[in-house]
Amino acid sequence: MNPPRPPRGLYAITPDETDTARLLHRVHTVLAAGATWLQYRNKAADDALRRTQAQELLPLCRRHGVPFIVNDDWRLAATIGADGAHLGEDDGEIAAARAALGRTAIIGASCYDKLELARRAAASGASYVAFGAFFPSPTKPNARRATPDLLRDSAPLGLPRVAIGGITPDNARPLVEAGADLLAVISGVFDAADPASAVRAYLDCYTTRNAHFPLSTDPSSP
Ligand SMILES: Cc1ncc(COP(=O)(O)OP(=O)(O)O)c(N)n1
Ligand SMILES: Cc1ncsc1CCOP(=O)(O)O
Ligand SMILES: [Mg+2]
Repeated sequence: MNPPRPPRGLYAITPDETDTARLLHRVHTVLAAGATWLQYRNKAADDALRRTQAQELLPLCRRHGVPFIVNDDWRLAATIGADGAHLGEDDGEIAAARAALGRTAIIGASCYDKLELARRAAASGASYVAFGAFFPSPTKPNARRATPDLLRDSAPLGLPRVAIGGITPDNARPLVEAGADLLAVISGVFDAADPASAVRAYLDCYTTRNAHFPLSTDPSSP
């Protein structure tokens, strides 16, 4: 039997929104438009607010059938019963998160610009590997920069590959073609004039065949 296909689509990540009602409203719009996964990330909130917001976002994600992943804090993810946690280099051990969250939890690992980090994350039990920033990121201007080769070269690991950093519907296609299963996006979705349309534009990168060719020169069209 073939292994299950990895998820493909938009991995929406929340902005630093401290107004919880507004956060829920903004996220609802994005989930209703078809976002594939949601990560709760809020660098502007204290522990209490992050717990409140995560606890309120979880049932919203459940209603939309969208996996809910907590950034940075696997203990919070375990406490509220989230679907997983995303860990960067300063966010603790993957093995500890796996032990606490269980075999089926989604545990993501930031691998920045290094294939070796992805190999180690896979060996430690990560569920997916994330590379980036691929483009200048308005959210994290000093993020290390990665190249699409990393997406191609990490295919043999057999884990879903996530691309992050400055991704817009206009620059995403080369990343998808290089093997990005999920496009992780904050500003391109949440700062868009029309976030629902932005979600659909990212998803189109996975469904529109050869959309990067102008129709008249598409070599595969009949
Ligand atoms: C999907 C995804 N990829 C990378 C990151 C970045 O994680 P990290 O390096 O820990 O940086 P912060 O997000 O904590 O600023 C992510 N959150 N999600
Ligand atoms: C958390 C993170 N890690 C690398 S870039 C980035 C921010 C992504 O946000 P944006 O999609 O607005 O560039
Ligand atoms: Mg982190």
